[in-house]
Amino acid sequence: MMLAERQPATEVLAPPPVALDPPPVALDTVSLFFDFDGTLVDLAATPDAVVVDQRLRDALDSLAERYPGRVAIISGRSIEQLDSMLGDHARRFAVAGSHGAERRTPEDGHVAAERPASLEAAAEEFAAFAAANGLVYEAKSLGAGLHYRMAPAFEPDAVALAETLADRHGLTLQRGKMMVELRTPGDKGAALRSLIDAPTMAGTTPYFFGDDVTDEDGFEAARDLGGAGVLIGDARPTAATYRLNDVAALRDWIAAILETR
Ligand SMILES: O=P(O)(O)OC[C@H]1O[C@H](O[C@H]2O[C@H](CO)[C@@H](O)[C@H](O)[C@H]2O)[C@H](O)[C@@H](O)[C@@H]1O
Repeated sequence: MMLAERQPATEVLAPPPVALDPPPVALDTVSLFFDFDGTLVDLAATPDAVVVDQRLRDALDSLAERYPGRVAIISGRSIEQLDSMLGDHARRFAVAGSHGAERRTPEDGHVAAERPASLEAAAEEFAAFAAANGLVYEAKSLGAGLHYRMAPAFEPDAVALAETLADRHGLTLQRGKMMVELRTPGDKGAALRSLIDAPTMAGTTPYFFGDDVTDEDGFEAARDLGGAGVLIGDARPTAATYRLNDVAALRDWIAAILETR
């Protein structure tokens, strides 16, 4: 369990990072925000192949009990997708899905942006491109994903198609890990700023854990609010202050804070 301090985002990162152990969070005043793919669960070959194991379910339940109202998930997945993978475990937390374009909290229930009509035409083109080239099309509540992890050589064509469709249909283009997405506007920083307004999070210091470029807004928001971002994965330019090597390291970190009295 190592929490590694990072250099400012604009500088080239120089190893080795400074190890901080135990984690520098004041556990009685902290709020924890977790990204999903690549953070709570390891990346898999396709969106549906992700494994939510018992250790994660137990950890989420324990976090919900230990930090009631002070833990949230902020994901690029739709809330519908998170529910299907996490079941009742997702309902124990505030959740922001679709890169912040939808939220579910005990106070406000499910609040979502409208699905733009133009998404249908764009989604059809993504699906046709995926079918023709052996890629994976992912239908989402407020977006459409095109995955090329199984055929990375298609990245330039997939991105070019996404750029054309985003321009034509007025959709937001979101790059991701081996994927490109067309979606409604929203960002994880705004989601964090909204979720932390909940009465249960009042006065807390936010820590945002994430791995992907879409998590950078969350890192910045956490830092601006006096907390910090924690990058999961290899060192890279980032707004995160700390870094953990991988999903396993985060799981260990969570286990450690749950053991702390
Ligand atoms: O914000 P997140 O919770 O991290 O979601 C980001 C995207 O994650 C998923 O795609 C990624 O994970 C897949 C499963 O491991 C992997 O196959 C893919 O290559 C990754 O990009 C998800 O499918 C997307 O909808 C999310 O936007």
